[in-house]
Amino acid sequence: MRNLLKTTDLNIGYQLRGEQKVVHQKMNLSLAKGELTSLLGVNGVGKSTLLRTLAGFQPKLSGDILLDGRSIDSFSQRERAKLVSVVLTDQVVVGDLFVYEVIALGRHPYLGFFGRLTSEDHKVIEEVVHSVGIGELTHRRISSLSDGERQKVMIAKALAQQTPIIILDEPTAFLDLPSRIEITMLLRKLTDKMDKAILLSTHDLDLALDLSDKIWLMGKEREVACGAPEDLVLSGAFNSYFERDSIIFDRSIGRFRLNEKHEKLISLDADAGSHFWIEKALHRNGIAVANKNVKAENHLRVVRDATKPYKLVSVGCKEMEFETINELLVELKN
Ligand SMILES: Nc1ncnc2c1ncn2[C@@H]1O[C@H](COP(=O)(O)OP(=O)(O)OP(=O)(O)O)[C@@H](O)[C@H]1O
Repeated sequence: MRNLLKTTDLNIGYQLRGEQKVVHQKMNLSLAKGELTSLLGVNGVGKSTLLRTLAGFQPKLSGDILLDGRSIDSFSQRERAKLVSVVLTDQVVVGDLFVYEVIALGRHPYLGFFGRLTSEDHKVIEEVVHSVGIGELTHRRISSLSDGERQKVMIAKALAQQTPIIILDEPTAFLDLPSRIEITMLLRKLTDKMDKAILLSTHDLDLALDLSDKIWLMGKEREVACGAPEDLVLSGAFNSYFERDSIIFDRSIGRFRLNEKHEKLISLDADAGSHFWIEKALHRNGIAVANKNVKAENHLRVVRDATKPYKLVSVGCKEMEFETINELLVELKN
């Protein structure tokens, strides 16, 4: 797999009144062609700082960044803009432009002295508009769009820049769940179909675990953990990078949950569709579900088919029928 971006001993941060504020150091990272990489980490750990530095929007403190094998320092701004496009959360488009004009800004690195769009530029814009699916928006003013629509336009602008690397800072922030899924699926499609190297920062753990080829886990004062999502989950990296006393990463379900003290342990036997939700409800009510190989004193068997309500068989005790999980909880509490 070809690396389009590689860092060696990269230190990032800020110069404040002549003093260096190091946000993160000694980072050795790489981005491969045709891969979607998600950058995760707690607030303030340095995700935006890293993305801005990789994009050349702010200077690195030391180390190197290679873009397609060449040091970032050796590129002119225009050359760099043909390799890396960036979508930032706080990106402000000057003036209330039409959507088409905003996307056309992506062609800037290719325009001649007079900055006129050629028929080739218009063709690229049309193709991008089609692939992002925003044909009906092109004649709208950017200010009239919803957050999700505007985010698609900014992605289209980055695509019009025709760069092999695209960097996005929290592209799904402020979006509702369907738009978050839609935008992430779009980025997934662009990675696969256009063979781009896409790097995005996000707090959307579920989507990152589902759709990324690689994850970079950033923690304070420690090496960035990199790998396929599943490898990071199984290696316990999520626990050590995010965990607090009150929250733990549950590997069996691939998400964080409250670290509650459970008063009871129960073994649960239920159909695949119900098991997850019954377990969740039990957890919330102080009842832990035992692993399959652990023998718990109480056993709960839940039988369900399309026509009948749930049937609860509590071993050694009683059998009853109930229609909702809520009824089951009431019964268990009694
Ligand atoms: N312009 C700046 N000058 C000095 N320090 C800054 C500047 N911008 C950010 N920082 C600091 O750098 C650190 C990293 O900030 P950054 O915005 O990169 O974190 P982040 O991981 O993107 O956070 P979040 O998830 O909250 O967006 C923080 O301590 C922040 O206060």
